[in-house]
Amino acid sequence: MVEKNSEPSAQERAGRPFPVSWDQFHRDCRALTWRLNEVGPFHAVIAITRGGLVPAAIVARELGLRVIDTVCVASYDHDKQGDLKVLKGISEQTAKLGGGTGKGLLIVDDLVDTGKTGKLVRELLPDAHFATVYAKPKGRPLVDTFITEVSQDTWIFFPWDTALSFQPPIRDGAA
Ligand SMILES: O=P(O)(O)OC[C@H]1O[C@H](OP(=O)(O)OP(=O)(O)O)[C@H](O)[C@@H]1O
Ligand code: HPA
Ligand SMILES: [Mg+2]
Repeated sequence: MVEKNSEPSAQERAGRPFPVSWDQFHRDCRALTWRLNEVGPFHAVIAITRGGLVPAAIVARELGLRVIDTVCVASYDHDKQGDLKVLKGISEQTAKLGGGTGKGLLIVDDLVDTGKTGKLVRELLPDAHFATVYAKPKGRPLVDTFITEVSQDTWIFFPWDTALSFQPPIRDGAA
């Protein structure tokens, strides 16, 4: 018999769902860019994959930046966080733009939760500006600019991870 792993996932521990639509996400990214526009100029945008790719595209479009690089990090397997692995760092060319420490570079991710991913990337590029769309309290001190804070027990459902589905009427016992 296959035993079920009884440890709750990060999502189960979080409990409180916070679904975000494409429209809402786009508006939040634009709001983030208004703030970043006061901080820049930046030489390049660095997306923390994969969640940072969508906000990085929107922010880069709004700021008129065309140099976009990635730091590829793997940590959560769906909703369980394992060891962090940097699968790919930034290119030599982008590193040069940031003078080796990331000065003038803009790192973008969708959110900070425990802050583990943000901490790792900050160690790679200590002088870069780190922006996320959403922040939970544990990760918040690592972020320079963000738009919306949600409680630590909230799980954010991003539009690329979800689909529209039928909901039973509240009268019939919907949550
Ligand atoms: O602050 P932390 O606790 O480290 O969590 C935040 C990170 O977790 C998610 O990425 P994930 O590792 O799930 O990969 P993905 O972006 O490829 O979905 C999210 O996109 C952040 O990068
Ligand atoms: O709240 C979250 N939502 C989606 N992915 C995540 N990865 C860490 N925390 C979250
Ligand atoms: Mg991510």
